[in-house]
Amino acid sequence: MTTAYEQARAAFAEWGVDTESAMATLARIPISVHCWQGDDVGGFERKSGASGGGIQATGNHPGRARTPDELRADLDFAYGLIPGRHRLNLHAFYMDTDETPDRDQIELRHFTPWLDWARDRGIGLDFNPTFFAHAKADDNLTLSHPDAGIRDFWIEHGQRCREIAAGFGKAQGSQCVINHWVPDGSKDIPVDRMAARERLWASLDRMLTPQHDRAHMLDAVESKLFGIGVEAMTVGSHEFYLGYAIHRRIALCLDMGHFHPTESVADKLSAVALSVPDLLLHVSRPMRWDSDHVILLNDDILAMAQELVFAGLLPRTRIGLDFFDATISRTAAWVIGVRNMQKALLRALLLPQDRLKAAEAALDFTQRLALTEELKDLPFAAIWAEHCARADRPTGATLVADLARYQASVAGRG
Ligand SMILES: C[C@H](O)[C@H](O)[C@@H](O)C(=O)CO
Ligand SMILES: [Mn+2]
Repeated sequence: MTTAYEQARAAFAEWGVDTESAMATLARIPISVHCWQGDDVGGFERKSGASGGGIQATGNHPGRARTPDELRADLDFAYGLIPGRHRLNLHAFYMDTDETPDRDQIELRHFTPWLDWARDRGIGLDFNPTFFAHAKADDNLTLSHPDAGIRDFWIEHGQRCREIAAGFGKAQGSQCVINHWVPDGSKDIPVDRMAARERLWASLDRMLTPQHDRAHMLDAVESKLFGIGVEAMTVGSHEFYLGYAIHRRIALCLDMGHFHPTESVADKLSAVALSVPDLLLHVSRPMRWDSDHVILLNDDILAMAQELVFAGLLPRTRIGLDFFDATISRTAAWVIGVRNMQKALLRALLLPQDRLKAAEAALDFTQRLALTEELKDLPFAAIWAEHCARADRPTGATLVADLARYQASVAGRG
């Protein structure tokens, strides 16, 4: 009897596509899973300020992780339903320590339990300074604050985080990406944008001055259009950070929720990749604004994956996720989101790239259109199911039941 996979494999082979090669490539693509979906971006510091930095998790679904141990248990469950080996993207305010260091005092040892946990599982850690949820960020200004003392505080935080990231990278033997996102901006129309941007530029320069081995640590900078409370102007806009990343030869982070809703972030990849050496993605789903919904297997994600594959950008793009929905099971959110990113990548890897590009190069747009539409009928689901089965990961009703069972087990957390 021919299995569904064998039939599907033959169907793709007719188009010259090797499904084994596509699955092997997918298995080597790590996704950096964002820790903050697990607890609604709360962190585990003993103290915090009022500033949410313009981001907001809404909802009160039961089961939020309240401690680092609970968060790690939830992550263990989620990774157990996702094929492949992935990474964890940790924010500084998820430190795990009995001490109460302020942000300008944190050290690698405050993250020892995370390092141990990650090492035991072969999970690579990525990192982020936390420039929000702190009294010194309550003006929605940090590295660009007019007060030099506040700028110094955040520069020190950033430098310490870079040391921690380099420590992670050294310990785990793989480059730790450290992404710098600051919420700085203005609620109403500013009159001196230049001064704010000069201060941010100078602070970043100081923060990034200490050199770390690039094999251990890679800096990235993340732009944004606007946030709650900073509607009129974000200091670190796209143009600002594109220029800065080129200037410093560091990675540019593109968050799918940080642009005008009609802009295609997929389209930006090849444009910016000609100028910056490395890219970081925050794959997200904005709904009218930077709402950070769980990603769907929709056209935006498919386009993003196709650009990564067709433009040959996978080797120099780190794929991270950035969403946080507190109205649904947080573990299900992770599992559904990561698997959707993987499904999108698999679909892109299963396309007859050469044939599509040849039609375009020949200006045969009829052929290109006929191909793209016929290819949509190929049995992608059978290849995904095979990929999951080989990794001993469930699909369909079994997956849905597993997600529900775990959610029921954590619902009483209070
Ligand atoms: C928690 C993250 O650092 C944050 O979501 C940031 O990446 C962002 O996208 C802010 O809008
Ligand atoms: Mn982001």
